[in-house]
Amino acid sequence: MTKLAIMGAMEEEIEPLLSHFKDVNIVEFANNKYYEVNYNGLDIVIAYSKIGKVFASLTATTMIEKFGCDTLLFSGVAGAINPKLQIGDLIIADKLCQHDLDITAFGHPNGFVPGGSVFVETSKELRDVATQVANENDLKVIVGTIATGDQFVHSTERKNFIESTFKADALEMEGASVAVVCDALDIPFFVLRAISDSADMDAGFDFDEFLKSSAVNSANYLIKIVEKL
Ligand SMILES: CCCCCCN(CO)Cc1c[nH]c2c(N)ncnc12
Repeated sequence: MTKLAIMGAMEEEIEPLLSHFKDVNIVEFANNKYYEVNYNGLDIVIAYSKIGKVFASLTATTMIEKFGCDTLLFSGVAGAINPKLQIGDLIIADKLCQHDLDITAFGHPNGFVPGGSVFVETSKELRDVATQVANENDLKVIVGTIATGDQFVHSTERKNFIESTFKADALEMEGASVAVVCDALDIPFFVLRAISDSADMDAGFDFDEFLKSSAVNSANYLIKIVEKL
């Protein structure tokens, strides 16, 4: 029986999801709250990790190892790199990388450490469900590469580095760490983001203005995907 983990980084990314469920049981653990619900016979654990790769790794590992989740879906917002991505647009990750992981001093490529890989792929099965839902609901969704790093990117210089180095379509601060955890624990996972800004000098203002509406875009799509699982 599937037990689903639904994760975000910020309360604003999870709140639109939680509002769909009643009878929520709250479990406090490791300085965080885990919300347990049952939806259409599906056991689901929902949490927001707090921002960044470390918090996201802790939450993803906890949802799998402590709560026994066997599938993990991530919903949130991201900065756009691909110019086709406008604010509010949806991107599903087919693979993710860590743009701030750097031991190039030893001749390794950006995003690589021994025993790891530059890119980690998401579940094709979950992506197929998502694209079917997008088609049924006439949703425009891009499938692409998401780059993750422990920094809010707000400069075209850093954005251009990430684009040229990883050919990434969008960027954020948690997805690739969830990918490494799920890959290591052999858990199918899926990362969905809605664009809140363009990771340029206006990113801070755009993020503040569009976080809530973009988080709702992502959450509404994710709920439709959950209903297909
Ligand atoms: C209080 C400020 C919290 C910022 C958290 C942003 N999330 C991180 O996952 C997504 C995101 C949206 N736009 C971004 C950008 N330009 N750079 C990095 N990450 C992002």
